[in-house]
Amino acid sequence: MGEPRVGDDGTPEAALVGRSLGRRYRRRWALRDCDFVIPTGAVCGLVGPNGSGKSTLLTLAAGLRQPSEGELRVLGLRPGADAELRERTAFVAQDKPLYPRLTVAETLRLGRELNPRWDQRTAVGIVEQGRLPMDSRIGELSGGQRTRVALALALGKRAELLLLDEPMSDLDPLARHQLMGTLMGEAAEHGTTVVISTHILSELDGVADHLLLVDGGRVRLAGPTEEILDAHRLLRGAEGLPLDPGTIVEVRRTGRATTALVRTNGPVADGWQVETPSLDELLLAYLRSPEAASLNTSRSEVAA
Ligand SMILES: Nc1ncnc2c1ncn2[C@@H]1O[C@H](COP(=O)(O)OP(=O)(O)OP(=O)(O)O)[C@@H](O)[C@H]1O
Repeated sequence: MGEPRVGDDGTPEAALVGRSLGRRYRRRWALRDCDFVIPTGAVCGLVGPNGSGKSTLLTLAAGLRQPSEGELRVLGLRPGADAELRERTAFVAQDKPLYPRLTVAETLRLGRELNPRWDQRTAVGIVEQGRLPMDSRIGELSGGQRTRVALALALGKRAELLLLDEPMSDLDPLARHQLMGTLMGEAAEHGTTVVISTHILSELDGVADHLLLVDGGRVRLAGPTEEILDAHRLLRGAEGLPLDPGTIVEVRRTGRATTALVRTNGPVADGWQVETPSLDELLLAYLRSPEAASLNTSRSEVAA
């Protein structure tokens, strides 16, 4: 991760700030009462079940939709209202809209013409890594190949903030691994803030230094990954061992063994084998337990 920029008072500058943010489609709320802060330079994993509001949040941040209530600030500005933000952010939508009749080369040329900070070497490198012929038309590419071109455009733009909506979902495992590496390398080199939604939780391991878990349009987990992991323990033990009910996120019983995810970093009853959960274990436990209390450490992290 790049070093977060700091304000005059030494606190990290925020890339995204949501305050009581809500968005409704007709009468149904897709997001409601969302408070979160994502600092500049963070790589934030945006996770949640289907229909939980991830794409809605990203399209709000990209300025393609407006909040129905509350406020969203992106790099200190209001998306949609401030034209300058369009240059400073890049959005890769889930359906990766590109012009089907243009060739790959023409698509990159358009990127160069539209973006003053265009980085041709990075964009071409991403396309060549996938062995895409420059003269292929976009409409004749496979879904995964189009994704590669969309990511080449986004990274070529040299934006300060990348908003990526399930960018890796149709890539083969090698392409996913390569492109994630390229993405993280570029982000680290330039201090880019990345907000990346995914259903592949393992994709975030060792990559996402911040987390935003939304469920039913509400924020359930938000804050630095290390801090969130460190606030939990995974307990394994025999059935019947005591648990403080106030700390339980999830309890699972398999045969005579019990596994529990608890929100504590203090002492637990004797007999439990105590571990810090992996990111996968933590996120899955929260996704399986919609009634577990939310944890938001992001609000106090930066001066918003
Ligand atoms: N254009 C729209 N019109 C009406 N309702 C919408 C629209 N877009 C999204 N919704 C609703 O808003 C809610 C959140 O949808 P959203 O696409 O943000 O979820 P998501 O977390 O990105 O889901 P997925 O993981 O399936 O991509 C859903 O209930 C969805 O039906």
